[in-house]
Amino acid sequence: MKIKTSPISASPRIRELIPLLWSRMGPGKLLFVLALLFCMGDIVVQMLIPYLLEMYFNRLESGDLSQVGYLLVGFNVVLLSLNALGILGHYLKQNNVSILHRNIAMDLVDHTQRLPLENAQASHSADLSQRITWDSNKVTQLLVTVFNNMGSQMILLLLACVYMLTLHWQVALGTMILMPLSLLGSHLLRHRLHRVAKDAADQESVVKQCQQDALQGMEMLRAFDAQDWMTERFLAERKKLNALYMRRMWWQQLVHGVSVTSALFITWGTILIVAWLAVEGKIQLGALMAFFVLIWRVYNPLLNLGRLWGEAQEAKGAAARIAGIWRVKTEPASQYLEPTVKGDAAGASLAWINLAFRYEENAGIQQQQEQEDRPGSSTETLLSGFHLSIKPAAFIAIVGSSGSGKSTVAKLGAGLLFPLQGEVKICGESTLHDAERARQYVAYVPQNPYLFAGTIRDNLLMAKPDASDEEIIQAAVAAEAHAFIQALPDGYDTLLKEHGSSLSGGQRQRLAIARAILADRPVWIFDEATSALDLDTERRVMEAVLQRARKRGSAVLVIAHRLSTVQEADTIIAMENGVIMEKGTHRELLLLENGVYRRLWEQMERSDSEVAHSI
Ligand SMILES: Nc1ncnc2c1ncn2[C@@H]1O[C@H](COP(=O)(O)OP(=O)(O)OP(=O)(O)O)[C@@H](O)[C@H]1O
Repeated sequence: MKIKTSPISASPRIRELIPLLWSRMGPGKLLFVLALLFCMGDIVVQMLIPYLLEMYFNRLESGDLSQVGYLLVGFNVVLLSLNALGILGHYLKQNNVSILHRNIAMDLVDHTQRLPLENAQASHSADLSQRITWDSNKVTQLLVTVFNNMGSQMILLLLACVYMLTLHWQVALGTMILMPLSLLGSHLLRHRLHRVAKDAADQESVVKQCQQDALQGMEMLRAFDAQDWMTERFLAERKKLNALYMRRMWWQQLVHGVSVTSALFITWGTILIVAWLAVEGKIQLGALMAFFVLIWRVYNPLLNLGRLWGEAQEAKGAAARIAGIWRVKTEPASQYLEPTVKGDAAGASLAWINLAFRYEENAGIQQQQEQEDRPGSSTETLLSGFHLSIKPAAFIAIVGSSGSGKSTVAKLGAGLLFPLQGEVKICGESTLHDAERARQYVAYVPQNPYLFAGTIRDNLLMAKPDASDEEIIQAAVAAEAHAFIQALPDGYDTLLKEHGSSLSGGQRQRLAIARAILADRPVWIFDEATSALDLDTERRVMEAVLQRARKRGSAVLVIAHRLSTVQEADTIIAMENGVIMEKGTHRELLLLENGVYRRLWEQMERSDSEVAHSI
């Protein structure tokens, strides 16, 4: 069994992040290094300036200005060449950073798609999207911050220090010792800044969730006249975010202020000492001028390094949020299995073998992250010792009151959830062994199927990308969808609005059934898949599905509240509180006194007759 594990610790440090980013850059590493070198041309310019000044003023002092003109021309030529290289460097750097960001985002999207459904669905999609786009970008920029920005500032600092040492080593040494000390205070404050920055990033996610709910829940909000309720919720979260922004800004200013004040104090002190040395005749005029420039070449990089270190800390916060995704283990997968047989040892197409299952209380990414060091809490066990198998070509139905666990059984059978104990075998393939492979044998249709952005054809082809037009039409005809699709202005090429909102609930369900028919898998699971269809259409769709299934030997599992849907099933299972209470045909179950099925049937008949009387 191969489970993709996390490549990152919960609170990654910068020294852990750099190799991780580097390994994901792809083949452009050499170009990136070259780009950084090109971008560092600015350092040469910055160091040439004090050199030229020193030379100019020394010659001025000695009255010899020959060759100064050549020097200035030479300087400008170097400047122009380095600028050109700099432009090329920035282009190459940006290109590589974009590739790196794309790779990381792709890795995260891929990982998210392979997370156990329980974890992925328990997290808000806005939070996941914030982590995948915004946080991954911040982390990607870390490579530029460290190698380009911090790297160039360090080199500049180092060169300036060496230059100053050649001019007057005692003053240079004093400056070199005092300057870093001046940053100590601000460094101590940075931890607070880091914490506030992380809180702000988490709150940004909450605000995004609110925004997304306001947009996606628009219909419900209007139906309940609850726009004001939503606006107030949004406002409350936004106020919290603003407060965090203000706190972050305050800490940033404080950290910056402390650094600037102490560094300036030392800078001006050094300038005074050097000026005094010049007055005393202990250093030349050129050296004084060079010192004046060089001291800023120490001051600025040191301040910049402080600021950049702060940015790197913020990137660490973003990395922790990304780590939240990466650290949740993906579904079991293995590429090295023997070709599978179609059926388990007992010849079943689908089998739940003595399994136990319960939902985790805090399955979301955020909660998982917060609970990492604490034992997770779980809800009550929903299924225990659950055992059921479906033979090829059999039609099995599950009925039961709401919350009895029918959909959970269906999702376990479709390989979307994983048992705590026992196992689920789809055509002999255990979902615990290789979920992706096991799922290839299942066509699953939920009550509210998801339709993707694109045309109706795209949505059908998703199930079988190489299907011919004829196959598509056959599947749509069987699902009673062909007629309404043809009536649309662009037929199968009609573009669907978001989530297929331009279609009725029944039309969406028929499209999803057509998709399942097109996939033509050995196991079909319909979870309330026809609940929005009228009785006649439902009967015709189910007849077509069963006819195909019998011809192909496919097993069919149907979950339905409307008992007329399942009356013809070979076996009906009645469930209550996660337990199989009864098993048999429609006739057999109706004979059971006080039986679950009989009770449900009588309820249905009662409500039907009440409706008939009221008309
Ligand atoms: N993702 C989840 N996280 C936690 N608990 C869940 C989750 N999904 C379902 N449950 C709980 O599991 C129990 C069984 O739910 P399930 O959806 O399987 O029932 P059902 O019989 O299909 O109900 P219905 O007929 O209303 O669809 C319920 O108590 C439900 O609250």
